[in-house]
Amino acid sequence: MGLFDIFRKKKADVTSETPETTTNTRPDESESETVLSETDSEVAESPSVYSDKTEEVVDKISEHNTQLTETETETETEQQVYDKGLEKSRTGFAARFNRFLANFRSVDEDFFEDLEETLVGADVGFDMAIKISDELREEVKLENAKHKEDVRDVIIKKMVDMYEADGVDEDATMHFNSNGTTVILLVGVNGVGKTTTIGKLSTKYQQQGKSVLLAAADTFRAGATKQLQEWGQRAGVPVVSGKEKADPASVVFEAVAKARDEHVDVLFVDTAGRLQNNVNLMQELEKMKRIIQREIPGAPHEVLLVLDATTGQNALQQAKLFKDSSDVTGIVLTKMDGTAKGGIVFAIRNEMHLPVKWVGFGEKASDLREFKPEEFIYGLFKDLIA
Ligand SMILES: Nc1nc2c(ncn2[C@@H]2O[C@H](COP(=O)(O)OP(=O)(O)OP(=O)(O)O)[C@@H](O)[C@H]2O)c(=O)[nH]1
Repeated sequence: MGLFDIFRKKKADVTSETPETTTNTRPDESESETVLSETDSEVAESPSVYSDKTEEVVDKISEHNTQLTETETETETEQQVYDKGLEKSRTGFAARFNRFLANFRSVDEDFFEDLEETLVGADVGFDMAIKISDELREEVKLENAKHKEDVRDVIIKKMVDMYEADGVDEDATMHFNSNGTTVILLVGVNGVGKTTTIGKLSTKYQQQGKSVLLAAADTFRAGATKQLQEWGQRAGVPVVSGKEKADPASVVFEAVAKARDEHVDVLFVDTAGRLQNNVNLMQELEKMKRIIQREIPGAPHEVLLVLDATTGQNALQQAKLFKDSSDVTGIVLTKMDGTAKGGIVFAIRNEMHLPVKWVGFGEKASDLREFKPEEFIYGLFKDLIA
């Protein structure tokens, strides 16, 4: 059974459940649906203000639903966590898509142009949008589609199928050193969430009984070390740091030596997101890697590139920059809770061929989740699956 069929079954199962047995059913879910359909008609009438309005209303709905869910105390399933974290994206995607369908008359050139625009607007990426629309041109079912629902089903199925096919070779597992300290390097431009992600991951591994050490190798930004120390304190994890503007390589050297001597299980290295220029940034990362490799052969075991989902296509440019110059092993996609355009995962998979390993749904330690493609894509599309 393909992913799309699994989703249909999942949707049918959820729909057939009674409100009493569905733990995540909200009392006034119907209210938010009404808001969405009102938005769609507004949006359809005034295309020029479409994106502003969509973002505005999506914000309103998310805020409303967050207030409702904040009081929920029961243990959530992984799907419910994804559903909540992707609320803004899902609503935004559905609004864009419904507007596109509202204009549907026939499957002609305008149709494909509108579709491409809708997909690019949802951060799916230009290449992926063209690829989807090209494949759909060959789709007989679409040619024969008479109703909006049929069109919708064919497109969503195609996207799910393509996402599934693009990721067959992906290895999204975390790699650990079976014989000593595992070194995990976090890279990415400033403000994307590297320090926060280290805080979240160290809390997680610490809770699993692993010993953890942090290296504050971002000596460039004043305050970065302090922020890491705060996370270290919260998680009960020691931090190796240097003076402001100290050579980051010396901090790394000290941390690696300490980790090795004290048989620490996992060492996280926080790196600077900005230097005088990108060349310096990449050279510094290289230098750190050389030191780590020299002290612990085979390390770093992971180089995680952190990308801020709210920056859309900019995030893709960053991914290209880092992929070309450092051996990135996986992606952490942060701030998914803050974007109304969740399509970025399609672009990353299709253009970058790098596995997303973690996804951030908020600022708390528990808001970092292992990336689960099924839960993610279902969370994104479930309102559009019949
Ligand atoms: N909503 C939300 N906010 C996040 C998430 N991850 C990080 N943030 C916030 O993003 C902001 C920047 O995060 P940092 O961890 O300081 O980013 P950084 O990459 O270490 O930044 P530099 O040290 O400047 O390179 C902070 O306010 C975080 O709380 C997330 O998944 N969701």
